[in-house]
Amino acid sequence: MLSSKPIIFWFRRDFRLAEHAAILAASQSQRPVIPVVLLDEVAETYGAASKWRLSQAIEQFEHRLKGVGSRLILRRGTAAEELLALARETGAEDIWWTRAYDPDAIARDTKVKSTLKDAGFKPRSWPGHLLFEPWAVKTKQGGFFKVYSPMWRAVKDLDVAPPEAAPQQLLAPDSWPQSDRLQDWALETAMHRGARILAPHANVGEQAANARLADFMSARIGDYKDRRDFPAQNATSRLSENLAWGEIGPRTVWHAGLRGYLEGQRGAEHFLRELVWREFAYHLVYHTPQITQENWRSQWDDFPWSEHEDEAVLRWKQGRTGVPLVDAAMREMYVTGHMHNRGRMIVGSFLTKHMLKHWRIGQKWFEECLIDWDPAANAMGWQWVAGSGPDAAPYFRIFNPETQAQKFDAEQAYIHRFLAERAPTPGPEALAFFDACPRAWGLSKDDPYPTPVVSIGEGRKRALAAYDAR
Ligand SMILES: Cc1cc2nc3c(=O)[nH]c(=O)nc-3n(C[C@H](O)[C@H](O)[C@H](O)COP(=O)(O)OP(=O)(O)OC[C@H]3O[C@@H](n4cnc5c(N)ncnc54)[C@H](O)[C@@H]3O)c2cc1C
Repeated sequence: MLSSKPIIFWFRRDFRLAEHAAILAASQSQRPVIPVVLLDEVAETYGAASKWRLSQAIEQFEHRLKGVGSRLILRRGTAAEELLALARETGAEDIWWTRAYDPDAIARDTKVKSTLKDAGFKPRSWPGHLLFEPWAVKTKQGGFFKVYSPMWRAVKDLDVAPPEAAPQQLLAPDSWPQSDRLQDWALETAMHRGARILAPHANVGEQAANARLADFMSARIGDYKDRRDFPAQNATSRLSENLAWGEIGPRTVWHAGLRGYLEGQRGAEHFLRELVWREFAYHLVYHTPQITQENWRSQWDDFPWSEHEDEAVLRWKQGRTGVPLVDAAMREMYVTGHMHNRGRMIVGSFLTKHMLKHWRIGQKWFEECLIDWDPAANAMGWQWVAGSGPDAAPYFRIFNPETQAQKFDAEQAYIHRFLAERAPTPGPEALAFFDACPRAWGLSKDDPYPTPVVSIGEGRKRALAAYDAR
């Protein structure tokens, strides 16, 4: 006889109902489904922006679930213990979730799986966060890809299953278990004053994510390749935020890009390539989890990167290095929770090369401030910039932030938008930085703009000397 016991579905970074094979299967099983989110040992370590963004994702998802006759149960504690308690309380046998691939999440999930199995329950993890499972794409020698281009060639013509429709209904259990209240988790508190400033820049929930994709496909995909490097332009999809929280699935985005490609949209292939960079990052983090902590290439272990968080690092975090493009990008992150990809490369290069600071400082600060923080893309991005990662930019290729500004922000539109001290008439976003940043920094728009923490020429020379002396 088919079971009528409820299925517990543990949502983590998959806050959607469409393109969700597991939740569709749960719905089709005709059994009650208990959706749950945990503030567990991994979520507790998230940076301030991620915690705030998680609260937004949960709030929207609660509405989404209501629309299909369901609810969201919130519990706080160690994942294995909470799920075990919930399973016992509700009489559920099956506990399902969508797989994660970074080392912290894997360690947690492994513990959850063994605890539940040992207690006689049936835990099951499902695919859903990626286009291709990390073990499904292999080099000719049977290993994983350590270089991006061959990976792109290996996957670009593979079939990607079309996204599943969302279930129309999730059967409710006879009685709902007790749930925490989201506001009691106070996930926004770590953001201090920043949350209010950042909120209008976030695009939260499944519906908003799909609208964002539709807008990108109708207005920007054609010119994507030509315009994507110019930070003042609204030329990229901004879907990283939604992909990071699973408010849209990667197959939905892939198929939209593919349709664009088949319709002859010029930028579509490049967009698909970027989605494969995301896959590349995840495959790397899965196969070489040390990428999140250590130099991916151990020959960098003796490089004289300083991990000392001195005044210069503080100025980098504050967007007060005295180098306008670097500072504009750092402030963009503070005000919007996002930073343009070119900005990420430039501030990363400046920190690890001109300032000779360890990439881990930057990685950690991005983790604190980005609403699209993603454990795989962030680790790979930092190691790429620093030169210590797989398929990385060579260390000796040092971004010159002045020539980058001439090339990619010739009219200084981006600098003026975010850097009040350099704007003829500072706009709302430039001014918002002074409200968003911690009071303890004591910054005011009337402060004089500082001289550079290191001169572009000196910093470059010092970085190259350190590289030559390795
Ligand atoms: C130092 C550094 C740190 C980064 N940290 C993160 C991070 O925490 N989270 C994150 O999602 N991305 C990160 N990236 C990658 C990239 O900057 C962002 O994905 C991109 O800026 C997101 O904007 P978008 O959605 O408009 O991208 P689009 O240009 O529209 O690209 C579409 C999608 O492709 C993926 N993508 C694009 N570029 C990359 C890339 N270089 N690596 C991996 N995936 C990519 C993203 O999912 C993105 O949403 C980092 C890059 C660097 C250099």
